[in-house]
Order: sequence, then structure tokens, then C-alpha cells
Amino acid sequence: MTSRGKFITFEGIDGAGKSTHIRYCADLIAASGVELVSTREPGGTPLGEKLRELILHEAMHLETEALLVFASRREHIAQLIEPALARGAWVISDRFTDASFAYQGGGRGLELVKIDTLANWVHPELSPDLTILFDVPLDVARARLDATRELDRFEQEKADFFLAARNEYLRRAAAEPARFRVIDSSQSIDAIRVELDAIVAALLAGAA
Ligand SMILES: Nc1ncnc2c1ncn2[C@@H]1O[C@H](COP(=O)(O)OP(=O)(O)OP(=O)(O)O)[C@@H](O)[C@H]1O
Ligand SMILES: Cc1cn([C@H]2C[C@H](O)[C@@H](COP(=O)(O)O)O2)c(=O)[nH]c1=O
Repeated sequence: MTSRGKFITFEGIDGAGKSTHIRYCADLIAASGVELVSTREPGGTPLGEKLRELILHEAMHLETEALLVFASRREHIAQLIEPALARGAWVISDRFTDASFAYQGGGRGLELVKIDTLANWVHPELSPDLTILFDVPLDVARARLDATRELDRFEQEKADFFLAARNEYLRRAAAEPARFRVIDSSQSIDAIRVELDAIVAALLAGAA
């Protein structure tokens, strides 16, 4: 019987370096011969990508925003994540529900109990096997973003928003130490890769 794949999520405030390191981890995992699906939220499906455009670029009520990220997630789980895990593939996702707690909860101030309710409705039985949190001071993240691209609706938020989002991420990591690995993302890319090598090696060894 095929064993279920592993679900690994990458989190952090904008500019923490997730996207850079996801590509590196994806290559490490794929090189081991495991079937790997690399995806992102909001998005990951044709409908989810349309919702992503709205979420990132249209002004809206904060509860509308929360409902849309979970609508995108529902589709993502049904169309891509669950089928992949069920056939034994590993899934790595650039963000998942921890981002809703950090951004809609911490950043925007939506009551965490409402996010809990949505999470329990949309994925009562699905939780990442491992979450890698790229933690970085706000000024470092901001400098990286400013150097690279046009900013979306979230990336244009003020320092208070990102401070609250970062704190919520760290609070969640402290509450679930077995699931989270926190990486100091102000280090050089090479230093972070050394940490990621060890994390991925342990994951692959556990799955062998
Ligand atoms: N450790 C690092 N040191 C220096 N620069 C870095 C580091 N990590 C990432 N960068 C650079 O910072 C920029 C933002 O990185 P990246 O797009 O990976 O961030 P991100 O966390 O995925 O952001 P977002 O969540 O907004 O997509 C890129 O130009 C990347 O090369
Ligand atoms: C899943 C999820 C994401 N967001 C926000 C966080 C980011 O600012 C954007 C996605 O951009 P990225 O460059 O691809 O990281 O969406 C959110 O607010 N809530 C969520 O649940």
C-alpha cells in the first residue's frame, strides 16, 4: 500500500526569503526520488489563482479577506493537496493556514476564534507535518522587498502590521514546537541552506 505523502509548509512575513528557500528545498527533495508537488497560497489552482489576484490587489472588508483565503484553500486542498498526499507525493506549500492567523489575525486584528472556526471547517483533519518559519526583523524584510519589486496590498502595510504578524507566527511556533522549525532568516542564504540541509535530511530519513 502507498504511504501518504508529507505536507510541508513555509511561512514568514513578506521578504523573509521563503520563495528563495522553497526552490532549494524542492530540489533537495526531488533529487531523492520522492514525487514532489510545489504550490502556494493563496492560489495553487486555477480558481485559487483568480482569488489570489483579488486578495492581493482589491480593497475589501477584513472578514471578506479571511473568507476568500479560506475559499482558495478549500479548492486547493480538494483539487491538489489531498490527491497528491493520498498518492504518496510530498507537497510543499508557500504558506497555509498559519498565514491566516498571522496576517488576518495578527496583522488585521480579526478574532483568532473566527480563524479557528474556518480552519476547523475547511480542513478539520489536515495539518502540516512540518512548518518552516523564516523569521526576520522587519527592517531586513522591508529592505529586501524594496530592492526587488512593486509591492502588493499586503506588502504596502505599515511596520505595526508586520510586527503583529511576526509575533503571531512566533506565538504559534512556540505553541507547537514539534511541528515548527524556526530559522533566523537574517542570516546569509548559504548559512540558511546549511540548516535546511539538516531539516530535509531528517525528513527524508524519517520517511525511508
Ligand atoms: N538570506 C537572505 N539574504 C539576503 N537576501 C535574501 C535572503 N533571502 C532572500 N533574499 C532576497 O530577498 C528578496 C525577497 O526574497 P523572497 O522573494 O524569497 O522573499 P519571500 O519571503 O518569499 O517574500 P514574499 O513572501 O513576499 O514572496 C529576494 O531578492 C531574495 O533574493
Ligand atoms: C495564505 C495567506 C496569505 N496571505 C498574504 C500574505 C502575503 O502577503 C500574500 C501572499 O504573497 P506571497 O508573496 O506569495 O507570500 O498573501 C494572507 O494574508 N493570508 C493567508 O492565509
